[in-house]
Amino acid sequence: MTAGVDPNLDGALPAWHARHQVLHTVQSHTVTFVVGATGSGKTTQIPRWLDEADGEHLGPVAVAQPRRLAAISVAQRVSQEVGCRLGTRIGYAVRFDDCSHPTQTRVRYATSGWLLREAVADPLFTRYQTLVIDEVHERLVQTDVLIAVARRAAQQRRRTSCKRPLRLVLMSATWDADRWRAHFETVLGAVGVVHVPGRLYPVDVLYTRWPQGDYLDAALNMALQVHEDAGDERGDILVFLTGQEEIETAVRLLPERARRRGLPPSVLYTVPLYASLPNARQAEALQRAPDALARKIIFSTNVAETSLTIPNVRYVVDTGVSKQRQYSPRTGADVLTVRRISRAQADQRAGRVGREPPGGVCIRLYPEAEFLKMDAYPQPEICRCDLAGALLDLYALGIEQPWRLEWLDASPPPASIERALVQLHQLGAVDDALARTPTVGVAMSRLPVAPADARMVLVAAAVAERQRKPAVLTGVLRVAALLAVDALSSGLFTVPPGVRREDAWTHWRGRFGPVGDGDLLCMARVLEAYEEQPAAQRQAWCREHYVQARVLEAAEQACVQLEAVLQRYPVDAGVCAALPATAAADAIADVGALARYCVCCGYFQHVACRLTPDGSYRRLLLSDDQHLRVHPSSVMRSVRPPPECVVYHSLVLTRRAYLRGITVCDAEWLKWWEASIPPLNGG
Ligand SMILES: Nc1ncnc2c1ncn2[C@@H]1O[C@H](COP(=O)(O)OP(=O)(O)OP(=O)(O)O)[C@@H](O)[C@H]1O
Repeated sequence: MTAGVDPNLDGALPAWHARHQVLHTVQSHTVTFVVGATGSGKTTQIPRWLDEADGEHLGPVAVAQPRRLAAISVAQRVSQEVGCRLGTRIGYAVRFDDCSHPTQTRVRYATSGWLLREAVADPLFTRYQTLVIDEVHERLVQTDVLIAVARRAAQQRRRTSCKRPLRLVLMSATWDADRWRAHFETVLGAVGVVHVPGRLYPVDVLYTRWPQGDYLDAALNMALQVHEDAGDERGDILVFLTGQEEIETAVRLLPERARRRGLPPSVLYTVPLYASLPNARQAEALQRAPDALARKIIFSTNVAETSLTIPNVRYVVDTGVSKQRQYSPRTGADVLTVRRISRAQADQRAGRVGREPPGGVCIRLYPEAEFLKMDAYPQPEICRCDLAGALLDLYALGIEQPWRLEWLDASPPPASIERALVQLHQLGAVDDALARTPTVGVAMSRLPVAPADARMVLVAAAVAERQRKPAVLTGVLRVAALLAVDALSSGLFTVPPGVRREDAWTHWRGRFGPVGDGDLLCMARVLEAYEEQPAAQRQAWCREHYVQARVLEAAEQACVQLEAVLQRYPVDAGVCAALPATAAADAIADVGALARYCVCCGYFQHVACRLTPDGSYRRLLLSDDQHLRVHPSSVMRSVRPPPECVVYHSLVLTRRAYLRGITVCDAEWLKWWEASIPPLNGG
């Protein structure tokens, strides 16, 4: 046993009994599938066994996780188990946060997105001997892309250097491994399959007798009922909801409802958990309640659905729904809708308990008959999302015509591929034949943001350099950072209870205005003002100005990381030459207008012109005549007259269609784009 290993765990986990089989199978196959119950020890144990194995070298090991919280918390756990400082032998790397050492780290937990970015410089993953891809059943777009890229890399490493083959290990508790066998066996030889038997502690799964009309209401009542029924028995409660707004509502409502039931609020400690929380806030949700006697209730999206062990959680309340993205290649809108989860996801949710003694209870807020009617597995995200970012990653990896890639068992819809290619081509990220990516595309792919944001940052870097105006780049980096942390949908501006909406708007306009340049630059000014505050006063400053500290905290971190990428890969003459937009900016002198111009250079595909004096817009580059309105959350919503021409970040479709994240655009810039957007020859 390695020094520092938790003596209670090593040998006690079900996976331990399969240790020799796992090592033997990985040593004798290029591809191994591991199937084992949730909590059995796959994620925390197998990677380090591989690294510690005698004989043939199976380390260093990279472990791809679908989500950053899981990558960070599992790495923390494993470093404690092996008794090393996090970031040395065991480390993690996620977007905007790399806590690993280039040579010392032997087991690196990373998001799939991070590994794909790393592969741009090292497409054969030569840094690793084994690549473990965890939670493959989730079918997130970056996991599917990573699987395809890793399969190619393993194939090439077999061909070129038999001494150092790349081993692939795919893992999940809930997947039909047999369905994927042939996909790997055609090119990588027989696939080894290991079933890890057993579960750690028992889990009782209970169903409601009837479907619940209002799942939020039902979840709140159930959490309180569980608390009351448990009495003095310890154990926290994890409740699965669908999104940030709903979770913040639940966190607010629960103490009120507890009071109505006669429960003192101090016995309950509620915490939110969702993707756009900064890393430190997500980690707080995993820590014990400050008052040891209080019961913690965590309201979470599906970020807590896989890989995580939240210490002391004994009860799961599963609403049976999650928010899922559905992209429309026709409108370019990415719509989030609440949908039924799959059986695999329901089992993963139940698997968040039974990981510590004495076991746990999962209460499904739906009848068993409904569970049986759910899809077996989630629909792959590549079939329902915007593919521009994924295709750009593949181009940057040197894969020509990446749409021809051999995907697992589901290919992206042709209309989505076509739309993504047009988008990348117009952004200058792929050549006219759609065969490969020029310098500017490679530079874009190095920035861990969406392609349009990467383009706007590159133009800003080039303009700032050419005109000697560094403030242009600083402002645009703030915009990119805010978009990367999802500040638009997370609601940077919030109207606190007791404040009139109109008063809040007047306050924002006065403090962060003038708002005439649009939402994105206004948000960047908020971030700038936040950064100027002394650390100890930031929370109070955010309360005073009705803005969300957690969004700004995350954006500040993201901004630092984006600056670091630009320092590592400065925008060189080759990139500038490929960005004719840089020279076209010579006619603009004002720093604010230049920043606006750079944002528009990223989002010119989203240009919309005013149709009516009261502010309805139509998109220019799409042949639809849908009337669009300015989103109610926009700082521009009461600007009169509304600007003639704007670019928007995203479309929000409810009963009406809204433009969100607006930047005001000058009409001359349009003429230039019309002349410079390249024609498409690639077929
Ligand atoms: N942070 C933690 N605190 C306490 N115990 C932990 C922690 N992380 C892991 N464990 C223990 O280690 C066990 C194995 O966890 P691991 O994540 O390796 O399981 P797994 O098989 O990968 O499950 P899943 O598929 O759900 O991720 C857990 O059941 C739990 O007992």
